[in-house]
Amino acid sequence: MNKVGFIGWRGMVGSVLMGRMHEENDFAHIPEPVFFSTSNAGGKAPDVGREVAPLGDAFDIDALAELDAIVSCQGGDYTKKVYPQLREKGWKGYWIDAASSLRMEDDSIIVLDPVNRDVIDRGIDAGVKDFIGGNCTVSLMLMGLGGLFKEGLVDWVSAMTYQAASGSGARHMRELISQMGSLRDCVADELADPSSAILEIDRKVADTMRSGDFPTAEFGAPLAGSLLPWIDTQLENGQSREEWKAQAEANKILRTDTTVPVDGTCVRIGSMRCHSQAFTVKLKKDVSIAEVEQLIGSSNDWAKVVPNEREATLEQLTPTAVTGTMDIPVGRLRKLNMGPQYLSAFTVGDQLLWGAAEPLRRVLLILLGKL
Ligand SMILES: NC(=O)C1=CN([C@@H]2O[C@H](COP(=O)(O)OP(=O)(O)OC[C@H]3O[C@@H](n4cnc5c(N)ncnc54)[C@H](OP(=O)(O)O)[C@@H]3O)[C@@H](O)[C@H]2O)C=CC1
Ligand SMILES: N[C@@H](CC(=O)OP(=O)(O)O)C(=O)O
Repeated sequence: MNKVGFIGWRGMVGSVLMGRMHEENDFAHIPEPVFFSTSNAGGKAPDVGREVAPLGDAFDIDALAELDAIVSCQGGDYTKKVYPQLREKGWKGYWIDAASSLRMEDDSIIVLDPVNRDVIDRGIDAGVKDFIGGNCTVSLMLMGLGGLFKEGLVDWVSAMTYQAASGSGARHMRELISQMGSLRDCVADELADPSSAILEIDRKVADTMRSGDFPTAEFGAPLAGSLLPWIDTQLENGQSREEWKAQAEANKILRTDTTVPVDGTCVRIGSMRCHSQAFTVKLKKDVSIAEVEQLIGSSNDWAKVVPNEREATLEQLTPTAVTGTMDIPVGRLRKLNMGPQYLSAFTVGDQLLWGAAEPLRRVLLILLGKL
């Protein structure tokens, strides 16, 4: 593979991807990286440590068709517009994408190599050309619980999510902080006075959240000091699309013969870029917690078992501890009152790293023969 094109490299997911590729010196393996823009063709390409061409036009199908592989973090609308034109033109290169548009297509593979390297390798041998990153909550669930799935121990999973603002994009992250600032500002005087009445502070905060001035243009509702129990669009069966993805994508990633049911409620909370999830796992048999811990901790290099103890949990199993790191801590492991086959677990993961950028850079390395 010689020419690899990058589209969407300056967006939020794309910037995290570029950061990881720099950290791991990935560009050393790419003979000719080529950068594109939907808004600034002819502009300066990012620094990759050597001379590269100015930015190409991301809608120039002829230029894209000269590439051996394309990595897109530009979004679903771009994929829907450009990908069909390229394939219709007879382009046979690899398409690597963060967007969901092609995920459930029969001839695409959802990539998460620590969990489905066998599926990826078989796909490459069979001539698959489309390698798509999974939904962040699904990828983070499988990075954490992959060891249990691999052993065929999972009868079903209910995942209750606590998803970060970043999953909606950069403007939402900014709005969350603005909302937090507004709440603090509306009671600044009362906070400075230790004798002020807490119920008065609470009333002012609630009034501010409900007022027309509160910044909600992006989320459509207050998130700071609150939560939003609906993510993505509404489906006819009562699920949100985010909830629908859990079973559909997890089973496709794992290539299960029989569908493992996965369902739950997806909730947006006021964390910045880490998604958390609380799982109820119905195991196929009674497996000891020690064995569960061993299976989870040894399933990949990033899943880390956190002892089910208060101090360790508050120190290691929070978005604050995990943000910006590759770690996938899994804790709160215990059997539920429902019986010895019912396991409780909690995990946290950076949704821009393992949830978005990392599986893409790794499949590119796999295709380059470097991983
Ligand atoms: N956010 C997430 O958590 C996840 C996102 N994804 C997928 O990745 C896609 C991209 O998401 P995300 O990275 O959040 O999108 P961004 O909005 O951050 O970036 C998308 C594009 O917007 C353009 N852009 C316009 N203004 C700016 C600016 N001020 N700074 C940076 N870029 C700007 C850039 O294109 P140009 O340079 O051509 O102008 C950029 O590539 C999503 O649509 C989704 O399909 C997948 C998994 C998770
Ligand atoms: N929907 C996810 C982020 C995302 O981009 O998901 P997907 O890649 O499946 O569209 C969230 O809001 O947290």
